[in-house]
Amino acid sequence: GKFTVGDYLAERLAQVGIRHHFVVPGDYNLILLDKLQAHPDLKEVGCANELNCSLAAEGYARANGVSACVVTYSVGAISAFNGTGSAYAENLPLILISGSPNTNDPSQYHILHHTLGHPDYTYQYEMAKKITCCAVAVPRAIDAPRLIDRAIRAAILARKPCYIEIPTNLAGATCVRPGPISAVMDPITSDKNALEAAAKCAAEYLDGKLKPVILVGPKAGRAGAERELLQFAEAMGCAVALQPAAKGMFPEDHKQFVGIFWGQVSSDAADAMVHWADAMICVGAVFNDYSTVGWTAVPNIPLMTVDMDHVTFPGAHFSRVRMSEFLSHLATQVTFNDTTMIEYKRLKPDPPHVHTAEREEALSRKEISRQVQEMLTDKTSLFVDTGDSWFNGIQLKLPPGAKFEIEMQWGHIGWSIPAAFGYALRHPDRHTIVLVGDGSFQVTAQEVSQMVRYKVPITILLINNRGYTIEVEIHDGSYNKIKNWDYALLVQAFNSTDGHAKGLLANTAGELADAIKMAESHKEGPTLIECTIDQDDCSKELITWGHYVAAANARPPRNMSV
Ligand SMILES: C/C(NCc1cnc(C)nc1N)=C(/S)[C@H](O)COP(=O)(O)OP(=O)(O)O
Ligand SMILES: [Mg+2]
Repeated sequence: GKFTVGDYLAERLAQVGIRHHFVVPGDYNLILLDKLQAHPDLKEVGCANELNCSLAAEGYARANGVSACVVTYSVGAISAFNGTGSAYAENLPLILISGSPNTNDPSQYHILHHTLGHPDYTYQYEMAKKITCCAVAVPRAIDAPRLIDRAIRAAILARKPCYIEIPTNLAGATCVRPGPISAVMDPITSDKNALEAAAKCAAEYLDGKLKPVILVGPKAGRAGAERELLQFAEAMGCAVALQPAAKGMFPEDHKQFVGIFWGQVSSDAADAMVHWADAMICVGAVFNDYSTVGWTAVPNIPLMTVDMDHVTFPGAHFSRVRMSEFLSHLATQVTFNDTTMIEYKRLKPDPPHVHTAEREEALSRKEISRQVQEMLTDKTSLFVDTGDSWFNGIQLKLPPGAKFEIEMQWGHIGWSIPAAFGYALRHPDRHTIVLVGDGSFQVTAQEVSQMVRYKVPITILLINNRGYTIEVEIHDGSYNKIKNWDYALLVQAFNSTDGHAKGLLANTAGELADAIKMAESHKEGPTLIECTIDQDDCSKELITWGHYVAAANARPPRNMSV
């Protein structure tokens, strides 16, 4: 049959490497969904709602590099804006696609369902511009190739989401076939002169320094520069510290790894090494209020900053220098310097004694962490949701090959359930494990039913401490209480007649050990283990961190009267 706008979009999604697209149907996108479904390389994945759909696409982009979320106009898209915001904050190319009203309606001033009730339908496109790096609304079939290619290319280059709006009566309209995909995907390589000038500047910056430290941030992974980072670090021979959101982007068993730098809640010797350094090379680092512990942990020496497409020094800036190309170039220029590793041996704290609870002991946060630590293998992908799970997860030691996913910039509670689902569809070869609090779980619990439907064997450790404990530590109030659910029973409800999820309850150390064993052998669907702990049983790191973040939130307004 004829080649249509929907076919054009389907072909482009497949050509950039998408194999699953996440959808919630609606009458503005049904024709489009038919066209996407017709593409042999695309598998349609239904989600329970558009918030979860967009968060599943966010998680898929972590595994696949790029993802697609397809929703209906306004009632769908506005919920999907939340996962799109996460993709923006987390530097992930999520392609948000929304159906939209028939092109004849605006000029007829029609009031349409799902809209705000007035005939101006441009509000969604205007809103989408704010949370994506490129937003396009296709006005005619003839414009589709140019606009679809522009949006997808922008997202891939910027590692940010884009928005594509397709009217319901254009998805099936005739369209030309796409040209070579290299026009959409090929990266913008470094400008040679800028790269060499930046390398020269790096040599000057490092000249005479005795105590360099590399600080890795989350954009190092998003820029796809992990291999080149390792090359550069090994050429430098110096200490490597990771920001919490970068955990998993440099091997923790590496002799140069000195821990997670997170101010007073750092791990290992990271805090001491960062304060000892006389030169710091930040690679993809993000200094926000959470990663700097309420601005109490900001490095106070002149920095060399390597970002996704530019490099800065005290007194110099170089545009169009790609992170991966710059790091691999530097690796050929620098000489080995092992002073920092000698210092690290001196500063390295003794490993803490880890108590193994008796089987009948009531479950504690520490015992959960100890048992999760034992679960980790080279095949593990560990998701940690916003809450004390961040702190418990950050303190775990990742074995070689283990992956770690955290959403520290956007911080949407419940993100981990749909995101782990999306991720696991792309990585059936990995063991996806989720650490999530009870409050977070209640936000997106429906997506466990999609894990049942698509038989995705994710292990969910639900830490039930009866409420919003992280909030309690920042600022307590009645609003931090929540209605308790029977989480193990809820998951049974998702099975109905054809599901295979397991819902288990662990009140003691022994019950958790048994539940983990069952989870590890359960492959036909998810296993949710509700771990009950005392509501005040939270990490000391959370309490310290919460105090400083609350203090930062409480800074008085500058005196506006003068
Ligand atoms: C309510 C909120 N943050 C505010 C918030 C509210 N709404 C969204 C979507 N995201 C957010 N981070 C947070 S961190 C809760 O303590 C999470 O509770 P829970 O999942 O139970 O984890 P802990 O008990 O370990 O804190
Ligand atoms: Mg909780």
